[in-house]
Amino acid sequence: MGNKSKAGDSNNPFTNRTPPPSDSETAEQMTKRIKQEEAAQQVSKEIDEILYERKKYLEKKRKAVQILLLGQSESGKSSILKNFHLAFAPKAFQKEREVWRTVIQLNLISSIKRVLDILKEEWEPEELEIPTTPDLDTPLLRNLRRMRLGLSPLIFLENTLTHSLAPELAGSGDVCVRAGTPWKSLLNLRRPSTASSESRRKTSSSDPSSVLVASRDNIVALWEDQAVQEVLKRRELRLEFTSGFFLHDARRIASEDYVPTDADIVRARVRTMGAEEHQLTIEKGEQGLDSGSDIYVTDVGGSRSARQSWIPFFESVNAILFIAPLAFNETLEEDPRVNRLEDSFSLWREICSSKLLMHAQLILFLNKKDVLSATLEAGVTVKKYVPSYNMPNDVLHVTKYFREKFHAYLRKLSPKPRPFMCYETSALDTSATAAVLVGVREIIIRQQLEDAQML
Ligand SMILES: Nc1nc2c(ncn2[C@@H]2O[C@H](COP(=O)(O)OP(=O)(O)OP(=O)(O)O)[C@@H](O)[C@H]2O)c(=O)[nH]1
Ligand SMILES: [Mg+2]
Repeated sequence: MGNKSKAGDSNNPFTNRTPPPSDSETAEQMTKRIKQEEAAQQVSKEIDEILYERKKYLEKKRKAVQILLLGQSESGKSSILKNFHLAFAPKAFQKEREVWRTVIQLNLISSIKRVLDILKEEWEPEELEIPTTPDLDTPLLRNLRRMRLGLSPLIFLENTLTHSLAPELAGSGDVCVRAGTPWKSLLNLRRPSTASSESRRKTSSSDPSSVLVASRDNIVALWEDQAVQEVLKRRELRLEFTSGFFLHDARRIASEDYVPTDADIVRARVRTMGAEEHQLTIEKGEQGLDSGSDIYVTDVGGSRSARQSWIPFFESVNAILFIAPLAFNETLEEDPRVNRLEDSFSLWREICSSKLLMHAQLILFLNKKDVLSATLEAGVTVKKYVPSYNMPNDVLHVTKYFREKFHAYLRKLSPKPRPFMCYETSALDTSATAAVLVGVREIIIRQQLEDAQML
């Protein structure tokens, strides 16, 4: 601090704005001037503090592990993010349990809505909406109307809640949130018992719990109804494989004292729109790691229309976790003509060949290993979807085949040689995923150190 600024110093913007006092200044003018100077100094000090904090934040971030999660929609990016929280900062994550409770309740209601819509299509198609002949008023139809009536308060509540989260996206069937909006506080519906009666009243009107509890028998009856199951089977709709499916657990979730387990939270489905950066501070005692250090994870929306918004994050990223689900027999929700795995390959090719990303570490997660197992066990053959596949139809060979395809693209398309790092994961298996994430963090840190030494 060698150069002390003088009044009128032409390099000092602050003093430039405050002209020196004139000789004829009155006492009143002087008091006013001093007050103005003090106020201006206060503003200047606050700006300095903000700049200092920002510099500190950028410096800390530069040294920290920074990860960008990429992959198609429903590949499991947000689920891997939850695994990061559970592995490195579980105590902070506990505080969000209430939020996930509401998401899970909304997921359950979405599935109920879906079943009711399917039944309406099946038993009450458009042209028969008002039965004109008595024989159309079958026991099935009467049952459906009774169930719909019984569950109508739930559907109303779901509409209200999803609307409050993202009005432009409500009605899409998913719980959608826009990154950067305070969606977590909107869903944190249970307030402490010390809350005012007014806020408790508000809570009960938007909290699905009591309506769910009151509808529990109706929900269970709907899901266990033999005629309902037959319709789903005939239409080959395996709802249990859809995102955010909780109907098997309706009895447990629609209870007064329901608290979500870690597994429930990872299974909960929220569609990400936009991009969201999460700062995690490693907690003491977690995985024997250096507590207090930070991990920054950016989660993005993966649907085709959202991919344009990834590009601004490419410039500063040092590690990308690319999530590809092992879903060889599924198509994209936004374009049912496109096979999911084909879409993952084409995205991976773009990421591998990008010059902007040539210095970033690429780590591939072949996710939804459990879904692959269940699909193969159900007798679905890979060859039907991938004609070039000529190996046994088991998890080991199928995984090896896809892994090698990803590896070959990386080798062929990377602007400069880079290692192939690939892990098979099931984001629902939180302890196995935690072990993978600890290893991934170490790899990134090691690479960062090597890069720093080369500079
Ligand atoms: N069975 C199974 N389900 C998974 C796995 N990983 C994720 N899921 C489920 O798949 C659904 C979609 O996962 P998300 O993490 O929301 O997907 P995303 O990639 O963030 O999707 P967008 O936000 O739309 O881009 C969720 O309901 C998850 O619980 C897995 O390994 N196995
Ligand atoms: Mg997501």
